[in-house]
Amino acid sequence: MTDWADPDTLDLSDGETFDRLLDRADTREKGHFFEFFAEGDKLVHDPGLRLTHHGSEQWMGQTLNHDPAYWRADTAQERGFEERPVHPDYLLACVMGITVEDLSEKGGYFLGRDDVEFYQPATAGTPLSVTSTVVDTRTSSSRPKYGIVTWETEGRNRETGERLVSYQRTNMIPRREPAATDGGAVGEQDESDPTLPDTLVTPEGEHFEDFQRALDTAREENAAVAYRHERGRTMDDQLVAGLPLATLNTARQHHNRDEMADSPSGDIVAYGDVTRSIALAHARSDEATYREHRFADERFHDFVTLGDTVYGFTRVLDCDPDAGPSRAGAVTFEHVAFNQEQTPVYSGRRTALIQRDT
Ligand SMILES: CC(C)(COP(=O)(O)OP(=O)(O)OC[C@H]1O[C@@H](n2cnc3c(N)ncnc32)[C@H](O)[C@@H]1OP(=O)(O)O)[C@@H](O)C(=O)NCCC(=O)NCCSC(=O)C[C@H](O)C(=O)O
Repeated sequence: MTDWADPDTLDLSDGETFDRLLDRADTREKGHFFEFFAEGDKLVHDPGLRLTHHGSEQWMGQTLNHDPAYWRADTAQERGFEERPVHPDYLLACVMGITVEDLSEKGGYFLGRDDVEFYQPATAGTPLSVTSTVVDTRTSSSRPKYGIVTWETEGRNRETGERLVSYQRTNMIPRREPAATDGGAVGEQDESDPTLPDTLVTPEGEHFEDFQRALDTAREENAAVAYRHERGRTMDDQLVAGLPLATLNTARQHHNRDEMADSPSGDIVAYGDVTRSIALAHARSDEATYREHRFADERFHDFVTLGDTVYGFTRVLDCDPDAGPSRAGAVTFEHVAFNQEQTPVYSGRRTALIQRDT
């Protein structure tokens, strides 16, 4: 009998032999298909990521997030942080990155996120502990190869148990068995042109009072407070593959061009949290942010691939002078990330505390 454990019985450097062998081998799978998930299931994510200043600074530098409170201890203290925190976009991306192996490594796309709530600033050295619960699963009527899954995820400090952030996230997840239907059940499109405001008002400065004054002006003039940000960021390999991998995000969508060639995007795409963080950075560069508070109704509308440039657009929705400490008021924004063809790729509502002028 042949001893197949003997290294000399098979020459794996011979292309033809190896090719035939590979075709007969089972694949040790990673990630889960749609059918794996059932409402109410709880998943405890294992990867042991510890937040670092290096990771946060790499994230901030690449995404143009330059708020000094996350770069310098003195400014952090002036802004009321006990210790210089890591950036909230990095925290969020790390908490989500850890979940990917269990939830979305199989492919499919990040469609949206809701109810993002930050409970306290996270500092470097914090080890993360992340859990998710399946809140909804359904088949997709328009894409028979995919199902749609929503999870509730919570990130905590593994040492103290303190809750840092939580959110609900929805992804398209490939089905092991594509549905028999041909899909294509697309609802009726409204072809009429939407009404636009007469004018768009731009705040004169970056403080809470500037946003409030702009909103007051707009209310009198059938106008909206809305403006675009000048900066753009072209997606390179560091952004598309490097940053997600640094948060332990193993989604093939960002680093496996071979697998993604035969997918709806046809190529690797940027991690949604990178695209969003760039658009938010553009917006933050035009405001005096005091604290990030919460995000809602985040949606990823279109793919961002290598070579695309991400720009930002902001609409101001509301100002609340009573929410927050005396030195800041709450502003609710709608932010849109768009590409070089002016196609929206991300939109989301953000409530942040903005510093007052005085
Ligand atoms: C993915 C798309 C190409 C799909 O486009 P399209 O076919 O036009 O369909 P819809 O966008 O209308 O949606 C498909 C179905 O999904 C449902 N949907 C859409 N958004 C949501 C949502 N926020 N919550 C719940 N359900 C949602 C629709 O109702 C449709 O359902 P059905 O009619 O039954 O089929 C297109 O959306 C697209 O290109 N999006 C961008 C995706 C993207 O680039 N995301 C970021 C990169 S991927 C990533 O970051 C992965 C991440 O690392 C991770 O692991 O999660």
